[in-house]
Amino acid sequence: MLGVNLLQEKLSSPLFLLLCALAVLLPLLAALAARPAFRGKSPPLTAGNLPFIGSFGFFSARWDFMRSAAAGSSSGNFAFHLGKHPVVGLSGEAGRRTFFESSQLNLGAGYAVLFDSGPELEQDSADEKISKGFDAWFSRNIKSILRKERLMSALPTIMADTRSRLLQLGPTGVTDPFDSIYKLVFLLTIRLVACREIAESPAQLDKSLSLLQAIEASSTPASVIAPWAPVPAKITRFLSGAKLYMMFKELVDARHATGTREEDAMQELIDGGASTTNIMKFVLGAVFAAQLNSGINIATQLCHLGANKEWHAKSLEEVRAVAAQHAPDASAPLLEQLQHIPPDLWEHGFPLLDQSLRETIRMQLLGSSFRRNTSGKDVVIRHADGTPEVIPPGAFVAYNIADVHYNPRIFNSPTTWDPSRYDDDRAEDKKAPHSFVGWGSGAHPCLGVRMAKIEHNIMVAHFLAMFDWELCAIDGSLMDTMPLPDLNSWTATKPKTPTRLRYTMKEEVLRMKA
Ligand code: HEM
Repeated sequence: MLGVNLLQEKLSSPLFLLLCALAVLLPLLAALAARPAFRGKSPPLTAGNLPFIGSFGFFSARWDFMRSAAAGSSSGNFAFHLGKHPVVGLSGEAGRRTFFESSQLNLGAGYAVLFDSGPELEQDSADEKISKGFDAWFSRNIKSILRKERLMSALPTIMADTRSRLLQLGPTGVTDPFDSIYKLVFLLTIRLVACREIAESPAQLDKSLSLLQAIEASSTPASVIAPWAPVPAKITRFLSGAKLYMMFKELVDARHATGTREEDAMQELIDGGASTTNIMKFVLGAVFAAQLNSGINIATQLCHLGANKEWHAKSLEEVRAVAAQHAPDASAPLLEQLQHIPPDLWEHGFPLLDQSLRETIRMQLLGSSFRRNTSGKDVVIRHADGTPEVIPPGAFVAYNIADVHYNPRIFNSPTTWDPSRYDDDRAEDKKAPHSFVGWGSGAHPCLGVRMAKIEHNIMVAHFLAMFDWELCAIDGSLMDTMPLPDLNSWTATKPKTPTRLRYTMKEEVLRMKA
């Protein structure tokens, strides 16, 4: 009896309970802390690579972290962890050539885990076969849906949408382009890569935009470091994804039930036998790729033109000249003349608009691009002097766009918006391999470039034809330059300092309306 009491006393002693807790916790912590080591010819590990977390600077101030890690490595390349994930950071020309040219580095598998603000595509795998399955299906379909004749036949609708939304701005006022123009881009994007029902229902359009924005905002350090943890952002993403799924399911079911057919992307996917889940994944993937970039860039472009009188005048002149060549009545309002521009020219007919969009993208494409070495072998980093350095199998790869787009040895005064840098006699974007990567480069050119250029040219030409405008601050005071974006941002982003466009509708447009 005495023995049993003694045993009970020992079992409930604080020391014994502490030892039991440690026996359970220590192996758990060891399992969580275990992560693949970088060995052999991998680039050197950065300082501050903490247990469990890895390099938190990648999340808190991305460009500062990448820049200082590159400066601390003799090759410019470096290794670090994000949670359990081993990552190689690349920089400089050898880094760029490896990143953009290597067919052993997989784009989808990199973004699926490290970008983590897009839709979940079930790709957390270093296995090439698994991670390439959805990518290949997605690429095939996006190429088909964005084929030239389809985009050309959508032009009248896109132009009518643009005209009617811009007319709604009214004769004079102040607008936040990161709201009004961003939403117009969203409407055009939904028209081109999703379905008519959402594009034509203001309530559904608003709802889908807010669900997509909730998914976009749900990317947090925790979702990359500990993807298994049920943090609030993860729950928000799950619920927003579920609501979007239901929205698409109802639309697909209604088409099946009523036999209704539409001339849109969703119909092509249904006809191709895609499941509702894959239709939703496709639309989300396409909308993310399109909206994040086009929405921000077109709004920013109008801000630059509102501040830069020289390029505003040049752009208007170009639009007038192109329209005058094709309009039957040269005295008609410019807005009217735009309707006669041949479809093909909306893609390639505006070299100056193209040049200024290129410059806006150079400054706005922020954060890192990602890849993953899914080849199962070392990927050799292409140093010109033969320095032996490799990206090990399974490792992720990050390249920060500012490394080239804000490099003063390639782009003169890189923080100045200066579209003339692409004039033939300067051609700064051709100084070194992959100097301009704003439309992707090498193995992964942007698959939406045609759609993006058409959307951009139509919107900017209509804005030029309909309004005079200037860039101003939120208090209405004029701004003579667009503030520099936050270079530590993870993606193209709205400016930190709010900007507005103060506009007046042109007399000739007001007369057309009357
Ligand atoms: C101004 C607008 C746009 C910009 C600046 C832009 C930029 C880019 C860049 C830089 C890449 C390469 C990413 C990398 O190498 O990691 C890329 C790839 C891609 N873009 Fe765009 N993009 C734009 C619009 C669009 C649109 C409208 C779509 C389609 C709806 C689209 C679809 C894609 C796709 C699917 C890829 C991946 C290509 C691949 O897997 O190889 N983009 N884009």
